[in-house]
Amino acid sequence: MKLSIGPSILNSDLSNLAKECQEIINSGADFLHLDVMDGHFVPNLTFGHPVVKCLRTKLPNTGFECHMMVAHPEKWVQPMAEAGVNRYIFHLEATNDIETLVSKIQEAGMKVGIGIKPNTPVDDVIQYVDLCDLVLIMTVEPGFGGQTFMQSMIPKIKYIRSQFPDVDIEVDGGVSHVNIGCCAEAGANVIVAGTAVTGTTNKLKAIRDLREEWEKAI
Ligand SMILES: O=C(CO)[C@H](O)[C@H](O)COP(=O)(O)O
Repeated sequence: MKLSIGPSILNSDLSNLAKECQEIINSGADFLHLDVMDGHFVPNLTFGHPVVKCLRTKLPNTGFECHMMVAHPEKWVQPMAEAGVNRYIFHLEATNDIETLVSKIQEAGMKVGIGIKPNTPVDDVIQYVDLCDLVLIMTVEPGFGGQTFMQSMIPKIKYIRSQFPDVDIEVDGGVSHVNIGCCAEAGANVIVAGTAVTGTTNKLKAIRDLREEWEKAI
């Protein structure tokens, strides 16, 4: 299993986004996790494809993953692909036609991720895992950074890993050097950490600590 760390820039200084992102990448991140919120699917607003497009011009070689916390994920596939997104993660709870959405994302040239909120049973996603490159297990209620990690989500990760040895399993929400070990043991290999990275002055150390704790645990 290969570890990949993608800090979330949700709680970073958004008025200095390109600089913040560059610093995160220079500190050893593997990619950037961009949280897109529409005020409908979640009770918060962030940014959309115009911001992502501007960011792409400043960071031409960085992997961009968009976590679409939006009510109509199908609407933003093409604009996000044109803005330079590499992986498009939608929420299972936001669409009734997952197969069509997955095809649309793939046709637009992006990798596909499917996410589930904490109250969604893991069984709901199992039938779609084979269609996707990545499954995202939310370990906080989506909408805000800086919340407490929900340990009770760990069995979902374990179950998916037991059924799908090769799929990328991402964990997002309250992840830090304290709890990344249990995520690793359960089978998560793609780690999103927001506050744990952007909330510290030493991002290099924060990312190195995450990597060390993950490696210790597997
Ligand atoms: O999707 C998210 C919130 O909906 C964020 O990516 C996530 O919460 C990261 O921030 P933190 O590590 O501070 O929890």
